[in-house]
Amino acid sequence: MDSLLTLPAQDGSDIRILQITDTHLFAGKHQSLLGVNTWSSFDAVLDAIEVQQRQYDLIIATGDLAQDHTVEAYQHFVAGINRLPKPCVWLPGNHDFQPAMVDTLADAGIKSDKHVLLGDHWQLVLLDSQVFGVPHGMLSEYQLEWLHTALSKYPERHTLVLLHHHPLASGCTWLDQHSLRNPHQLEAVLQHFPRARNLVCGHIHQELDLDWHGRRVMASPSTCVQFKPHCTNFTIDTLAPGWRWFTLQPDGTLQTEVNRLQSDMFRPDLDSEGY
Ligand SMILES: Nc1ncnc2c1ncn2[C@@H]1O[C@@H]2COP(=O)(O)O[C@H]2[C@H]1O
Ligand SMILES: [Fe+2]
Repeated sequence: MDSLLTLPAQDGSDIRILQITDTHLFAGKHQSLLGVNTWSSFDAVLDAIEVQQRQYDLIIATGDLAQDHTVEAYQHFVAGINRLPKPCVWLPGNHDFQPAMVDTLADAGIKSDKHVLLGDHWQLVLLDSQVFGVPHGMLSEYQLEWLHTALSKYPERHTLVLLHHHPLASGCTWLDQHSLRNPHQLEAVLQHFPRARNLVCGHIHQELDLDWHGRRVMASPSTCVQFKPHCTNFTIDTLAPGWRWFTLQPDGTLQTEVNRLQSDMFRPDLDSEGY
């Protein structure tokens, strides 16, 4: 947890990051979540990213990488992500099984660092908000103290704080019961660090970009099934699988863009009532 990864800016001084989230892979490549084959949709997302030929420095994987707790599912994640030529860092989501996740990813050379210095001006901190066995999130005292310690070391750096669970209401009532339960404690740490202005989540399988106490919270589409914004009850969306790009500039400016597959070949089963 203390290890610190340092990456130079590859192309001038901007840092470019690719976010992949909520792949929900299974041991079997034929298996589906809500009617979407999650291995195939992940594979198609990777194909589309390769076609884009964009320059970037780092991949962030923001949890729910596996749906079924198996080593094989994490091996599929590794095989996919290793198609891309850049380092990847990750954090766990509510569905992940860390005993299988940690070793499988580390054995394949995927970095477990949770504090990343990017060029001369930026840093990432990756938090573990998982409460094993339940869908909602919580940051433990240990996580909160670690965050404070990490930010105290480099308070002058512009910072992306990454966690799986959304710390504010998303607008989907059914998903908001599964949000981060102690956002006030996260806010209490961040208020000491004015350059920790940007938070990035997964979990809600939809694009979101909102102000939270003067900070920016962004969430991103899953590489498999999408949830429809602003719904009271569980509702699947027909939008295609997606991913997100970030460009971080030396003065703290952040630019971001969500991309999705152009094809509609991953249509979910709209009659599903949950999982
Ligand atoms: N019908 C449902 N009602 C409420 N929560 C659900 C339903 N179906 C699934 N969920 C949970 O909501 C979570 C949202 O995203 P996750 O992929 O983390 O996992 C999901 C499930 O744990
Ligand atoms: Fe989740």
